[in-house]
Amino acid sequence: MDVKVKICGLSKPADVEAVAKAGAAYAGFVFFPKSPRNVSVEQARDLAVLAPVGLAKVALVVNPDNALLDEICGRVAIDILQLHGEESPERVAEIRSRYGLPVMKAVGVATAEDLGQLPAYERVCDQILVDAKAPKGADLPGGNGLAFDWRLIAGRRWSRPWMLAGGLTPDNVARAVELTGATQVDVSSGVESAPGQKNAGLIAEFVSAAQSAGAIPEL
Ligand SMILES: O=C(O)c1ccccc1NCC(=O)[C@H](O)[C@H](O)COP(=O)(O)O
Repeated sequence: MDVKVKICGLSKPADVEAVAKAGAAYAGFVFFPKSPRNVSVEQARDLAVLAPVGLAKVALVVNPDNALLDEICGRVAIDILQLHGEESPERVAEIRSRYGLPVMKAVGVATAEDLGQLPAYERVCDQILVDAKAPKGADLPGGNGLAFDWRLIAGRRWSRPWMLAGGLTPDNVARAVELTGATQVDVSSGVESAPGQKNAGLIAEFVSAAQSAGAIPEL
């Protein structure tokens, strides 16, 4: 199966190199000061230029104001904006129109009830990121290494491209893809040696495991 992989939370040149070498499709930069993966606009600018053609650069922001978006979009060679906060569908539409970039909206899922918000976002964004809902009181709205019950979305029909995230690892990603039918997956903690420390070996293992999902083993 042709599964596209996003590796999120890159903060060093070696991370970009590992992601490109592994064959991932997306590289994510986190702009959220409380995160161990946070990068400044200057760091992201320098990392983005290292990405080869074909590796899409994603800026992850949380309830951003226009000043932050102006700075990121004006100074970093970004291809996609990922909104990972409580942005309303109206705000998503406004950001999409103001910056002229594809927008991926993250939606946190813990129970079937959480799926109710999907259609409103599907109407206004380019892609949906279906992530595990962060626990109440968590410092981070994402990147917590938690999975949700994938059966909640198994067989769902989507009106937009979508990506599966939350607690994925090299060991479980193939099963997650097979169960949900995801053709795109996103990972952060599952390819780290410690919070914020990406591991090139795990990145390669993850991409290979995701891309081998659904493959018929050779006899
Ligand atoms: O990764 C972060 O530190 C982060 C901070 C603030 C908002 C979102 C964040 N990450 C979101 C991602 O895109 C992650 O890749 C996604 O939530 C999956 O994370 P993980 O379960 O750690 O693989």
